[in-house]
Amino acid sequence: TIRLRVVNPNTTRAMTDLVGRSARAVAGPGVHVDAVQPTTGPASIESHYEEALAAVGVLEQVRLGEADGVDAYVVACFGDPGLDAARELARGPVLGVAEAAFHAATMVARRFSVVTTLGRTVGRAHELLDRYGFAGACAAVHACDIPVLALEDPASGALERVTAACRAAVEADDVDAVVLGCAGMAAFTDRISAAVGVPVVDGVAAATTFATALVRAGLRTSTRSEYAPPPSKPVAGVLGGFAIA
Ligand SMILES: NC(=O)NC1=NC(=O)NC1=O
Repeated sequence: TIRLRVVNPNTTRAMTDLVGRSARAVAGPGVHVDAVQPTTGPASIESHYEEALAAVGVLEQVRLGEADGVDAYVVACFGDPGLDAARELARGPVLGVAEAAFHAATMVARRFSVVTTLGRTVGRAHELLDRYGFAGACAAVHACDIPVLALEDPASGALERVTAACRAAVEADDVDAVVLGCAGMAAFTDRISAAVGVPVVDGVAAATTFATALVRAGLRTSTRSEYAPPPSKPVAGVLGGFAIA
């Protein structure tokens, strides 16, 4: 059995449960999914400040996973917080949901657009598109201006508003797929795809699919240079527990 740990980097249990369901929906037999969240950190991540705080929580959960024999990890937040640092700690593959979603979108469509939460997170999405090499395939990143924690609130009309933003993106950008720019939108995926008539990519499902595929292919994070374990060094103060022995 492949042991997959899906890390919700924020501390909202409802979102941890949501990403766990989304991963289990595609994981299939032979894959055990653990959905976890940090013991400390922001309730949601929609700013650079919250992303920096959440990265520590991702590392906390990856350290625990390594002690537990976890085979692969998904960082289930669209900013992919702590992804590179997590790769220095993990034996197996670590995938971010933005990274995986971009790859999946280009496997089913020539070009895609992203629909994300707050406008202030659009720049981060562009950074990740550049980092992963998909800037040329992504026509635009649109914000629907719904706060992350409002996505789960039926009164927010989030499904309708995200659907409308996806439909508008397909028409305005002339793209053939849409990437949902927040793990909190995962439950909307099938309904939006049916309504808009194009593949809609949920990064949690994509990352789960690719992470387990990598494990089956015998591929693990390289330890030669950039992702080698961090050097041993004192760590002062409240983060002292993170010191590498
Ligand atoms: N673009 C986003 O707002 N992403 C996210 N914030 C969270 O707290 N989880 C996400 O997926």
